[in-house]
Amino acid sequence: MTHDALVAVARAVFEAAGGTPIDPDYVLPADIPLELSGEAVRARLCVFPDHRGADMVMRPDLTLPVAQREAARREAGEASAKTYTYAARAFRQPVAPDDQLEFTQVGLERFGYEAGAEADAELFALIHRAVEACGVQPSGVIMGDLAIFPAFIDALGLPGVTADLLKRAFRQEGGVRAVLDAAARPLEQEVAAVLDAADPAGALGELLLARSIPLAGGRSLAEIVEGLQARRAAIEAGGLSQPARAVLMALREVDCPLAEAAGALSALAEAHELRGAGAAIEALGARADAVLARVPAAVRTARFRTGFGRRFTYYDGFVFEVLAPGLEPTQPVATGGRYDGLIAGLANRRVSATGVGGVVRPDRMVRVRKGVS
Ligand SMILES: N[C@@H](Cc1c[nH]c[nH+]1)C(=O)O
Repeated sequence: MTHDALVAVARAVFEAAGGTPIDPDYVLPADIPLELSGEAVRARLCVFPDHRGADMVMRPDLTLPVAQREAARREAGEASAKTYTYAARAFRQPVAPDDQLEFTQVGLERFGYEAGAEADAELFALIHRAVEACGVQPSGVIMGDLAIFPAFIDALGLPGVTADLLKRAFRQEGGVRAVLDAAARPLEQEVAAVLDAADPAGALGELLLARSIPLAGGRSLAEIVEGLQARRAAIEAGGLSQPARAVLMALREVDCPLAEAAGALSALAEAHELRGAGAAIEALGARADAVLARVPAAVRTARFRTGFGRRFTYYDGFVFEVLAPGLEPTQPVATGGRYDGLIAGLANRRVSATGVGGVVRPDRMVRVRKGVS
């Protein structure tokens, strides 16, 4: 099958699920995509100045512009639940030489339906069905749940600044490790002096220049200063106790078959007497059961990783990626997840609605079908 034939097959699966076709704006003001992309995607955004000098971005995915349309619809007084489907172009700098900068995502977004295990499993099953309908047998499925780490942090009863620092760090690759390392030693004197300067961002810029350290990861000086300030506050609040460190290290390492995830996390919580994480673990267990009931093949392919899921920071619950034979782990053929806070965030809290969705990548599936690596 050609690329366009796969697009049509996937699209038919989603349209049969009751989605309204949509093709939102291609070009967006850069601020919101920059804020909502994890570091990995942020570095791959296609940003350019428009005729007035304002930073614009080619849409890096469809979730964001579709959610913006939905937020506007709700602000105009419409409150009904709604499903959208699309077969539309998105733009990102390629992760691998065989990927294209411009590619088609065929996907589905659902707003305003009851959130829970069944809704997550139903969405995942649809995406999985679309992959199979395209003639691709997934070689692996990685699942995460962005509610688990914060639930453990809350259960640990850490000081507020430390808890916030860790939750933010979790959103960055290697962030928790860095906080754990950093919390054990005081801030360097020069760094402390930067934070005490009248213009900390300016002082940081000078320090980096003096030490020939380039700005990496797409974070601004102001954001780095904010992180350092939070780190200092956390150190002043007493750092991290040895038992708390042990829990977080063990939590980061949970990587097991989906069916075993809730059991592994419960055992960890019990070993450290953390009762507060129970509700989040139960929700994960219920979702795992619902997913495995709807997609029996996932018993063999699906794994759960606590640390998984930082491509976009709009996700706040279930997240997944579907992998296929011959492609790199950085090249999933399908991705998706839950983002219940996105509509409220885009609408400045004037309206809110649950959200969940996913996409398939026909360009990559064509290569899998050809057996090309
Ligand atoms: N927009 C996400 C996939 C997704 C759709 N809906 C929710 N998640 C991506 O490009 O990876």
